[in-house]
Amino acid sequence: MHNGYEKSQAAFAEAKKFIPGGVNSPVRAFRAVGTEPVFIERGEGSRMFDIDGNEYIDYVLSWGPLILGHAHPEVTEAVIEYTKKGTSYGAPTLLETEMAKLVVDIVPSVEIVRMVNSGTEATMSALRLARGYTKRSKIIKFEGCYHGHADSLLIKAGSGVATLGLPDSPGVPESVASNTLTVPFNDIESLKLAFEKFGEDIAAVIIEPVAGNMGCVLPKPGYLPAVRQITREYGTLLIFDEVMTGFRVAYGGAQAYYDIDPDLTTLGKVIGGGLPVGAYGGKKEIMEMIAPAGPIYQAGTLSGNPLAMIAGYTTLKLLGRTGVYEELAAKSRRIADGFKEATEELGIPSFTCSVGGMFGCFFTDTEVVDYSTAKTSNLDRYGKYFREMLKRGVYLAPSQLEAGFTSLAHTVEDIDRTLEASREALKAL
Ligand SMILES: Cc1ncc(COP(=O)(O)O)c(C=O)c1O
Ligand SMILES: NCC(=O)CCC(=O)O
Repeated sequence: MHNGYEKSQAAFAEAKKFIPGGVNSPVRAFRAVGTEPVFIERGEGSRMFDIDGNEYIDYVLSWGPLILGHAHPEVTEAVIEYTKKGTSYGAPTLLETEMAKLVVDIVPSVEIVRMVNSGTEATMSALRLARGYTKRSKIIKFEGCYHGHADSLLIKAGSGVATLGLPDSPGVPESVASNTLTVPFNDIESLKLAFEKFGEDIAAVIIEPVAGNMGCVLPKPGYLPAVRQITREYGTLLIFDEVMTGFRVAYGGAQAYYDIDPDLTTLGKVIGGGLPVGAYGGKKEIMEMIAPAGPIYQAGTLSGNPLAMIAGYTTLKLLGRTGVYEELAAKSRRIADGFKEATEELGIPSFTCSVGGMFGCFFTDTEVVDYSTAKTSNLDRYGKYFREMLKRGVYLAPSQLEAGFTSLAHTVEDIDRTLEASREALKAL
C-alpha cells in the first residue's frame, strides 16, 4: 500500500542545496514533527498525491485557502479561461470592482476594501493605516497569534515562529519591537492593564478572533465584546485579522459568527481561492486615508491580479450557497469529536474544539484558552501521531500549534476513514 518516502527524501536533499532549509516557507519543513516533508505532485478534491505515489486526505489545504478542495473544476476553469486574456495589466479591471463589491457584501464591517498579495501585506498595511489614522505608535497583539512576518508583528508570534522555538526574530530592530505590546489571549484583565498604562498611545489592537496559529483556540464567551468595548473607550482601532477565519468560520467570518464590529479587517487565504491574495478593508472614513484617496501610502505591482481575482471571486460565489457553513461545521465537529472519543477510550489526555471549517485536537488534559495552555500539549506525542497518520494516508498540520481545516470536498467516508486511521495511530503511540 504505502510506497515509502524515498523520492521525497531525495527531493528534499536536493532542494536544501538551493533553497534555505529546502522550503519556501518554514512550516513546510516538518521539523516540529520529527520528519521530512513529502513533495507534492498534485491535488484533487480532498486528496493530495506525493511524488512517491502516496495518497493523502488533506487537512492542511494549502494552510487554509482550499475550502472547496484541490483543483475545484469551476475555479480551475475560470483561471484557465481568464489566462487566455493575459495574466496582469497593472491597470484597473471591472473584475476588481466586482470582487470588492462581493467582499463588502459578505463581510459585515467592511465598507470598502483594498487588495494586496498576501496576508502579511494585509496586516502590515492595516497597521500603517491605523498608526497614520490615530497618530499613535504602539500596537497590542496577543501571545501566540500570528499575523504574518512584518517586523512589528513578529513578536511572541505563533505558527512557525512558535513551532521552531525561535525567539523574537533577529533582524527586528529594538525600536520597532518596543512599540508592540503583547498580552495573553482570552485574558481581559491583562488587556485592561496594558490600556491603563499605555492607552493614549495605542493605535490598534490586532487579534485573530479565533486563534489559529497556536492550534485552534476559541475566544471565551464575552471576551471579544470586551475587547471591542475597551478599544472604543480609548479611541484605539480594533483590527480583526481574519486571514484564516474569513469565509471559513462563517461566510462573513468570525465577526459575523460572534457579532462584533471591528474597525478594520484583514483577509487572505480563502479570498484568493488558492492564488496569492490578501485584502484589508473596513470603515470608509478610515480606509479613505489610503493613497491615492488619502496620504497613507500602500501599493503593489500585482495587486488585484486578474487570475487571483477570478479564482477568489469564483470561490466566494460558490461558498454563498445555503448550508455550506453548516456542512463545514459538522465535518470539523465530527473530526474533533471522533478524536476525543478515541483518546478517552484509550486513556490519552486530550482537548478538542471546532468552529466552522476549523478544528483543534491537543494532547493535554488542560483546557486550551491561550498560548501557555496550548503549550501544555505533549508535542512529542503529537509528532509521533502526525507520522503515524501520514503513514496511514492522512495529512495533518505538521505542528500541534496549527489549526486543522476541513473543506466541502471532504466526504463523510473521508472523515470516517480519517477517524479509523486516527484510532490506529493513537494505539500505536
Ligand atoms: C491569521 C493570519 N494572519 C496573517 C497570516 C499571514 O498570511 P500570509 O502567509 O499569506 O502572508 C496568516 C498565515 O500565514 C494567518 O494565519
Ligand atoms: N498557520 C500558519 C500559516 O498559515 C502560514 C503558512 C506559512 O507560513 O507557510
